[in-house]
Amino acid sequence: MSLTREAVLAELKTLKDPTSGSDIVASGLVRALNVEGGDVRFVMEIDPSQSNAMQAVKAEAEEKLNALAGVDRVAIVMTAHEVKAPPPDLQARRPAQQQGPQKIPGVDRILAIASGKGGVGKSTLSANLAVALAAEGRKVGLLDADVYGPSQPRMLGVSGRPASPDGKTILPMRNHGVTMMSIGLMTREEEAVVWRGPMLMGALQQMLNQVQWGALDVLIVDLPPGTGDVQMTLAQKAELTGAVVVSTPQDIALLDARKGIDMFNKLGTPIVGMVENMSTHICSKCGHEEHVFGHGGVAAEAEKLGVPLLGEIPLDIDIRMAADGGAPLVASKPASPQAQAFRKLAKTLIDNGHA
Ligand SMILES: Nc1ncnc2c1ncn2[C@@H]1O[C@H](COP(=O)(O)OP(=O)(O)OP(=O)(O)O)[C@@H](O)[C@H]1O
Repeated sequence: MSLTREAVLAELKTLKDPTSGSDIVASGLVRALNVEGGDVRFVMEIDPSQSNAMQAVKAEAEEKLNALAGVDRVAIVMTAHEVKAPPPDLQARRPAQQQGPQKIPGVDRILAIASGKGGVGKSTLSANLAVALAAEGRKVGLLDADVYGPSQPRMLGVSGRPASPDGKTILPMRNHGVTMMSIGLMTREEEAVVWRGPMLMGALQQMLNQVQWGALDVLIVDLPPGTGDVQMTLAQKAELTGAVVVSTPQDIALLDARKGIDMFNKLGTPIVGMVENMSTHICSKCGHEEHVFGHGGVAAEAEKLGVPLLGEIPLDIDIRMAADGGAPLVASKPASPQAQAFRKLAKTLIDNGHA
């Protein structure tokens, strides 16, 4: 059985942080966890005054992980940080006073990745697209605004709580060449996030404005599915370059995609185009091509709606496994034809000036 990120996290959760008394995952001591094959790597960010106690935690973590089935190598890097103020409490803040769409300083473009229906692969596409744009030399940020099911920490292999040295701004995380921030990093992993409208809007605004994104060519925003508060808030508060709408070729997904496009039209957000995900399936054993959800439905819909079809991504087991393993396929198998489908999409967006 291959080693999973969950198995590593479960093992790390058995270790106690001597400073906070909670386990080392919950306390945010474990950062940038990366599990690739049998290799386990992570950073322990410690307060320098605790270094003796933390050496013992590190040694215990190495011993436990090395005893775990499937582990070949363990690399734990300890970095010291200054004692810092706790991250701002996103849930307690009130939204800022009403303002029109704003630019984020240093961020040239903001692309929203949207879908009408859940589970069509919007987060998988966002992660792979971000890595593909970075591979083209673009400075890329990824904001996971999927408040109901944030999945970018898992997909990009990032964990731990983001630091806030001054208690006002939040330092984003970085992996696979992508600067990222997720609402999932501000809440405990197993915690169900129940947001009320005003809190949610306040949190989204903080993620846009208080995260130190730095200079970016493009910020990708992974939205929750549907046409709710987050979409509205984003379109009203941030000056969006446009929205990319992801759909499978299934009729029901297309129907919902149409509602999504309609909402963006009403909000005045340009539609950059549509992407067909799970477009066609090529059997990994026999090479037979099947259209599990039909094929070409999104192309026909895009034509009907007068928006460009930006790309077609196949349904492929490697895409799913790579996303679950914390290294999107574009990073883990860059030469594969599936990764090339994402690279092609990235090039199209760059060529048309949207990324
Ligand atoms: N092209 C693909 N080939 C194979 N599996 C895929 C593909 N795209 C997405 N998946 C898988 O489908 C599932 C749903 O994908 P994902 O979480 O990206 O969808 P989503 O639209 O962001 O969902 P949500 O509604 O939770 O926001 C995941 O398990 C993902 O790995």
